[in-house]
Order: sequence, then structure tokens, then C-alpha cells
Amino acid sequence: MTISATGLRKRFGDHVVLDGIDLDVAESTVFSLLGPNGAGKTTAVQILSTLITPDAGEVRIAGHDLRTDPDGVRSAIGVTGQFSAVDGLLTGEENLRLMADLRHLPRREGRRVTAALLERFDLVDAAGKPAATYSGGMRRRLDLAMTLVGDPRVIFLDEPTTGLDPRSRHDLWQVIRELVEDDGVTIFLTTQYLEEADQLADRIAVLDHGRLVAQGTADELKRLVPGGHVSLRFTDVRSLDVAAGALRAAHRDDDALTLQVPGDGGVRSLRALLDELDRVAVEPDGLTVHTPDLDDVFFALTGRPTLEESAR
Ligand SMILES: Nc1ncnc2c1ncn2[C@@H]1O[C@H](COP(=O)(O)OP(=O)(O)OP(=O)(O)O)[C@@H](O)[C@H]1O
Repeated sequence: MTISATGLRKRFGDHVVLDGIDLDVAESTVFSLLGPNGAGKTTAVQILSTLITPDAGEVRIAGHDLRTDPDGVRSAIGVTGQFSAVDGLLTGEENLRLMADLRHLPRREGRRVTAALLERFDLVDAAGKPAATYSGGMRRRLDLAMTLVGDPRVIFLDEPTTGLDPRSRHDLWQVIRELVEDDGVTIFLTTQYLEEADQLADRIAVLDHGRLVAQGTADELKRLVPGGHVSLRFTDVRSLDVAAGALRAAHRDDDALTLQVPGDGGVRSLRALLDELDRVAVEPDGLTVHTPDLDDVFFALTGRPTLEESAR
């Protein structure tokens, strides 16, 4: 395991923020810690990246023990937080050069790395402009590029796409995927966006009130909840009546002329459903399958919708 943490605890005064959590992250994978505002995600990242010390718990990162060898941990990791390290008065190129100097890269090597990163992150045209003039997406890309100057094996991304428009978010997702696929980097990502975890993560852990309430792949988590159903639409009330009589467990909506039938949406159950409708000689006008998504998972696990959901 590239990251392994056991029994991680942290409290601020009376407020228990992490209440004994265990995490394992395999090399060259994306791990996502998912949770609403204030769940303790940033605190976990700050502990794993040596910025604050835990009250209890064992952590090893890239072979280094956090307590006895924090310098070893620091040399293996990169962090881009919610508060960017980008200096708005400097140009993109100057920001990268400054980072190369801080990492004690020889001057020539610093220039080479800077040029390569500007190219890779599509910032060549903007390289000579002050970072304050960059869009949100460009700033995040520059921030991530600055993290890469030190060639880290493990990167912590704390809510990397919060506040970005959908296009910039998708661009950043692509960059993150390439880091894992091409460079073999291990990514520890925190997010409030279920879709982001679903898109990027090999494994997801759901954090709620300082405890992990579930861990697994996106598919494993989705299997934890029922919530799947097939929605059948009809052209007239008579067909709806007949179908509702045949499919007893269905929930009907007379205004929309629809029936919702619980089910996993698999081919076998769909066929059985259509056979049943055939038997009573009604044909639906349309059919949609709803498989549970991570929003359903969060709700099933915590009894509350996510912020994303409740803000809608
Ligand atoms: N230094 C601190 N002193 C006191 N309380 C703190 C401190 N740092 C964090 N907290 C509290 O710990 C809780 C968890 O904060 P944390 O920033 O880890 O959550 P988060 O999941 O990252 O949320 P967000 O999505 O808002 O960043 C919050 O209630 C916060 O107010």
C-alpha cells in the first residue's frame, strides 16, 4: 500500500473531527475521500501531508513512517489545497521557476521542467501573463503543475474542482487520469462531488461526522442501496390501469401516466417485466431505467442528502 493509515484520530477542543479512521491506498490508483462540508476531509489531508499531527493513529506513506520520518513523507508527496499556492503577481512561468528554486533544482533543469509543465498543462500562451489574470481552471492547472515540479509519487488533491465550471472540471479530470495512467502517480482526492468520485476513483471512502461509513469501488457502493427502478410511460389511463393491475408493486402517477417498478434494471428483470405486460396486452409508450447513483448511496448511508442535493 502506498498510503496506509490506522486508527487516525483528531479533535479540536471538544470537537472530535476524525474518530478513528483506517485508510489503504494502492500504488498508482485514485482514492477518493468523499464527504459533505465539515466532514473532516481537509483535516485528514493535513495529517497525511504532515501539516498537523494526529492525536492517535499510525500512518505510512510511500514506505515512510509519518511520525519517525516526516521528511521522508514530505519528499514523496505533493499537495494542492483549497487555498492555492499560486502567487497572482507572478506570471505562470515565474511561479513554476520559483517552485523549481524552492526545490533546489539546478537552473537549467528548472528551466527545462518549467517549459515541459507549461506545455503539458496547456499554459504556454499564458506563461508570460500574471497569474491573477488567469481563469479559475488555468489557476488550478498552474497549481497542479507547481506541485509536479518536485516529481511527487503521491499527490493530495483537496477539492480540486470546487468552483470550476463543468468544462474546466472535465479538463482537470483528464489531467488527473493522465497522471495516474502515464506517470504512475498515486492520487488521494477529497471531494464533495459524488460524480467526481464516480468518474475518477478506483476506491471511494465516505466520511461522515469523522467516521468512515462505507468504503469500496463506486459499483460496490452503488450495490449497497436499492433505489433502482424502471419507469414505464403509457399513452392513456386505461393502459396504465391494466399495467398497474398486472404489476402490483408498482407506484403509479396518474398525471404523468407513469408506473415505477422497483428492480435492478438488469436484462433478465426487464424481460420478465415486458413479458408480464405482453400477457395483459398493453405496450408502454416509453421506458427508462434508473440505476442507483452515489447520491442514493450517500442518502442510504447517512440518512441525509449531500449538500449538492440539498442545494438544488
Ligand atoms: N484548526 C482548527 N481548530 C478548530 N476546529 C477546526 C480546525 N480545523 C478544522 N476544524 C473543524 O473541524 C471540522 C472539519 O473540518 P475540515 O476542514 O476537515 O472539513 P472538510 O470535510 O474538509 O470540509 P470542507 O469541505 O468545508 O473543507 C469543521 O467543523 C471545522 O470547523
